[in-house]
Amino acid sequence: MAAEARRKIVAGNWKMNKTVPEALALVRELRGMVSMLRDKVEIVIAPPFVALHPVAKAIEDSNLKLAAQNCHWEASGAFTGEVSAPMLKELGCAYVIVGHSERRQFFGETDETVNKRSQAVLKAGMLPIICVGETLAERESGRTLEVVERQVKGALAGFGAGDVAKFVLAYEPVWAIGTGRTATSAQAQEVHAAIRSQLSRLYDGGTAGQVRIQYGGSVKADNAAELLGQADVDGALVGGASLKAGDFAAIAKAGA
Ligand SMILES: O=C(CO)COP(=O)(O)O
Repeated sequence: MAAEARRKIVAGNWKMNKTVPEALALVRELRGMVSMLRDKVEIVIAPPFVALHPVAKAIEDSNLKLAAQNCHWEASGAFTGEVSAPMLKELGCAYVIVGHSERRQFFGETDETVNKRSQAVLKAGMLPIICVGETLAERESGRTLEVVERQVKGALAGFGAGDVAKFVLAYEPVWAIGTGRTATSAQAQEVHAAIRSQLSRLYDGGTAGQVRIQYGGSVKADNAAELLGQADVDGALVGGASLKAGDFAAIAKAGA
């Protein structure tokens, strides 16, 4: 599938921000701002767990889709404090973010658990947004592609081409997250092209051309168009700028 056939996907990862009333205020504002983009770009928001249910109600009949920020790999059981994929599906989530670098850094996420969570997400009838990305030390030692390819391979182990084609990958260089230091469009394109080339070696047919690869890391209204204009950049995973309706709507428009 040619690049122009991949529909861009812009997602807001709210991380640990917004109480329920704040979340509702944000989506009520956002809904109207992006309604005209309905057929042009896929728009996803990922509020914290506690806000998912009220937000799901508040975005009914809109062109906003819902994502969770993580899930456990088991469907139910004695896992205090965890949330399962079937629970998220039942609330109306279409996607689950898996393997975010903050979870890898602070919560012991590994390539293996990213893979297990992704399997649970797919089994529950949702799709994973799988995050990969190198640290500054890894980039500076010339290991960016090696690290990212290892993470992609680990996350996708055991999945068939038909499933992978529907997945979303997010390249998020750790040094660009929350730092205001975004990757240049050339740096992003280089890694995105390398991931797509890896996918074409791993899977037959058109799979590599169908997988959407988002860029994440200090995406703002004023750099989104340049990043999203790259041949292999199929969307954005937005942190800080997704917490303001106007900023996030402007980034979504850049993807349209
Ligand atoms: O981690 C991110 C999205 O998942 C990016 O965060 P920032 O946009 O705040 O850099």
